[in-house]
Amino acid sequence: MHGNEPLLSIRDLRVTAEKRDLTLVDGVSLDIHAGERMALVGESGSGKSLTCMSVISLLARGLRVSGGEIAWRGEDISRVSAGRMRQLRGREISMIYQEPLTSLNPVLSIGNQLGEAAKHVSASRADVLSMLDRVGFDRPERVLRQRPHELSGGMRQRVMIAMALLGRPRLLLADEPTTALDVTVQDQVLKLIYDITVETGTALLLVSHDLNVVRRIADTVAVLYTGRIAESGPTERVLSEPRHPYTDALLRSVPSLGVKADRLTAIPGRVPTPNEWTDGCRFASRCGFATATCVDKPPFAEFQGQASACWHTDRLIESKGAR
Ligand SMILES: Nc1ncnc2c1ncn2[C@@H]1O[C@H](COP(=O)(O)OP(=O)(O)OP(=O)(O)O)[C@@H](O)[C@H]1O
Repeated sequence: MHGNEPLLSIRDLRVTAEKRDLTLVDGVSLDIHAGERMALVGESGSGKSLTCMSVISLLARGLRVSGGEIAWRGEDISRVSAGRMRQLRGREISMIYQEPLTSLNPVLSIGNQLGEAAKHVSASRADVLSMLDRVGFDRPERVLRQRPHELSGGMRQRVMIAMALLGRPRLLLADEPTTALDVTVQDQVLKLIYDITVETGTALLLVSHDLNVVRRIADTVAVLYTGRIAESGPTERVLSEPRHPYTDALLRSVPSLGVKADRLTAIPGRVPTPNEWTDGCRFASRCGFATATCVDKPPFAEFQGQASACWHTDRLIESKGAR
């Protein structure tokens, strides 16, 4: 479906909080090809945001990429200079965030801010207007004069999408882009992100905890747990035939993915915090399939493009047959 050479190739990414020498992302590997839409899912704290932030060199102070490689079209950008990253940002890789208000300056007009962004990527005023039209503004000229607080949350996120795509980047990173929006608006903004990335052939790395959204939008999915990938592969396969008990448990904890509301099961226990992480399987304490073997780190096993790190995939599949 996609070309062979990935746009983005992350290998064994490690992110560490320096002061406490705490590993927060612990060996994440993934590839995104041109035009591919990939979702990162997993419970809070699994390292989804940090993985995204690493790609665009926006880790918070005190955090650093302490291992692995992030190759962008063959160039290692994991420790790239600020100057080089500025060249890439907007033109090659763009990002939209949960809360557009934090990325927009409240005292400047939208026109002012889009103008700055346009300058950075050498886009014209006509490009800005046509992009605003594309993201759903009936009167683009008018929105240019407005300030962020005069717009609704959904409209602000549309502005951010326009800004992110002005430079026609090859990859859009979207970290829970609709979390801060009203439920009714969430769907519209997600549909816009989907349509516009399909139209322009922009690859997407979408952080989400909503499996229903992932199923609608993403070609491929990587399920993160405690800083590691538990399972990854084509969305349809991973979500219909999970090969990791964590994915299976996640699926059984959300409504309307073939599970009736009265059969939902919360995942028992809680996610271990980074200072509790062991080298072995970190899901073992919550997993119905765990045995003594799970104290050893489970290797990745691949099956028809689906990779999972579990010692007991066979038993999981057997149990599903019996269910
Ligand atoms: N600046 C920081 N300093 C120390 N620890 C941090 C920092 N930022 C994040 N962490 C920790 O790193 C881990 C991964 O965080 P991350 O934000 O990537 O998770 P996430 O999967 O995106 O979760 P969420 O869905 O809550 O956004 C968490 O345990 C978090 O507490």
